[in-house]
Amino acid sequence: MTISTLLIQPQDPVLLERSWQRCHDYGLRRDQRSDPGCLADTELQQRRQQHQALLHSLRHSLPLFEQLQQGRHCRLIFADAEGTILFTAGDPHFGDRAQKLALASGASWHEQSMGTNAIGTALSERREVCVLGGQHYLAANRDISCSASPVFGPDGQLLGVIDISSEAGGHNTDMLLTARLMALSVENALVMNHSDGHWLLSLAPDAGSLQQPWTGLIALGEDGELLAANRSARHWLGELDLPAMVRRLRQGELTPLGSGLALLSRRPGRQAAPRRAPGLDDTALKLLNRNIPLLIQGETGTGKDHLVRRLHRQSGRVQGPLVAVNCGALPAELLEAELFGYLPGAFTGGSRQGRPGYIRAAQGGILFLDEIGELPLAAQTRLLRVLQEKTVTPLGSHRPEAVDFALVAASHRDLAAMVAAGEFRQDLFFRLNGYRLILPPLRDYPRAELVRLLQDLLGEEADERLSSEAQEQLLAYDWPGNVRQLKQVLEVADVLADGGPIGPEHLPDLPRFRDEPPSGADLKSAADRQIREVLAACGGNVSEAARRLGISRTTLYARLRQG
Ligand SMILES: Nc1ncnc2c1ncn2[C@@H]1O[C@H](COP(=O)(O)OP(=O)(O)OP(=O)(O)O)[C@@H](O)[C@H]1O
Repeated sequence: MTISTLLIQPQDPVLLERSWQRCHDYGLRRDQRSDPGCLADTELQQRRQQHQALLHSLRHSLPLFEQLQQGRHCRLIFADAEGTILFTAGDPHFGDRAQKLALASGASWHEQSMGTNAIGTALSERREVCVLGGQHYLAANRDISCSASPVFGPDGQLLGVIDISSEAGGHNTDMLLTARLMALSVENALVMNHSDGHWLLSLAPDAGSLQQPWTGLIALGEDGELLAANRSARHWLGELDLPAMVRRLRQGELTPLGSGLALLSRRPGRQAAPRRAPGLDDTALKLLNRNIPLLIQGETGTGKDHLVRRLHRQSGRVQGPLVAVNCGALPAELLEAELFGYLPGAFTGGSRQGRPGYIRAAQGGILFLDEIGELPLAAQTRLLRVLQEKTVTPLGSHRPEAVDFALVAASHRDLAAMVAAGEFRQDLFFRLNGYRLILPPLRDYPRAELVRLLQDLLGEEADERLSSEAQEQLLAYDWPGNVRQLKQVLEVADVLADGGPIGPEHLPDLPRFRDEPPSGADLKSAADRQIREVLAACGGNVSEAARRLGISRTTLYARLRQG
């Protein structure tokens, strides 16, 4: 086995030719308007939420971009697998007004609508692409040049691309290299997240390359089961006996492997699988592995999506895709086309090439239907047929196609009550409800479990990080936004405490929601109480208290006089 750095791929000379041919086949005209559209805010937020971990690591990698491209007029972009821009950074003054809008969050650079361009073409080709000025298919895009590198998830799925765009004449070959390094470092961070509390196997040609972005990284469970792997490591997976390596390699010791070196290490469990309800995952996993549908119910933020991702990583279907569909976010008129797919020309406005649909995309993996309670009755009927017959018939076709996937559905609504009210098909409810898991809201957690969750979220040094006063405040709160809200509060506190111990003064405001809107008097007394608490926390230092409250000293004095 040869362990090398397989990352440098010279651009295939016919790659752009292929892309131009595709644009021609899509029916694009070279003189047509460039229209990147713009996603509605709510959908943009949802997509960002889906890529939360990736965007988090991207922000951490920004210094790399800043150092390598310092002073250049260029923009760093992350676009998801649909070509929609979710994140931008870099020179805000680059480009004219139209270019600024086209390269802003929410714009879509899919090849089918925008012609040959680095984002869309890298997605179509699943490889790095550099498109300079006139190489763009649409003449309207010729004033920019761009280089993009695809980003693959820990399961090998294409998550999107990292792109660097500049004015046509201001592009540099090292921009592609920067995009590649950013993509690799984000991919590695995602694998590292999976390896927290588990084994991490690093593979490199020599000792000096062990901590480079191109090092092969594999996260492994207790007995060597594959949890995640980065792009470099995927090349070698077929040749490695992972369980044997976990048994034989000595922890922390460099061991020759093929033409390179392997290093097995144990990662601290900052985000180890939560110890809460230990039986829950095991039972769900066993059932999922036997293709029994799971129905997860719980209020918003209780961790339904988190649980499904954990189950996928541990399931026998880890090599297959996890296709998560938010049934509430799909526009009603496109819902069936998106779920069941359609043939070319099946309906006006559809893509010329047709679409496989989410159900067929889940082939060999897990289909996760989130917010299933939002599915209209007509789609419920068709879904039931798919589940009964294990076949799907795309719109415009009469030929059913066999499908194989494990099904997980989730809802924050009470589906049984919806069945009673005639809003949800009873037969579909029984189909989905092979086994029901209920995730309780945080306010119903016993104290010891909430403490354990805090420890899971804060990592190993939780006891040193969280003062007992701060912990008591967190335990006393009712967490209407559940784990999502708790996680956010801890993230804010972590930043405010600057890596030091988290005290009550670092906790953001924890709003109390009540059934009745608070009266003016209630609001005033709550505000007065907050002022007194902050002032006490600052030892009576008015300037510091005013800074923390975000008001001027004069206003603070006035409020104290009125109070
Ligand atoms: N057990 C857990 N350990 C660590 N983080 C968790 C856990 N459960 C949930 N989270 C985090 O809390 C946030 C909300 O979780 P998730 O999106 O899974 O909730 P949900 O129930 O699917 O919410 P919604 O119904 O609004 O879609 C995410 O950032 C997730 O990573």
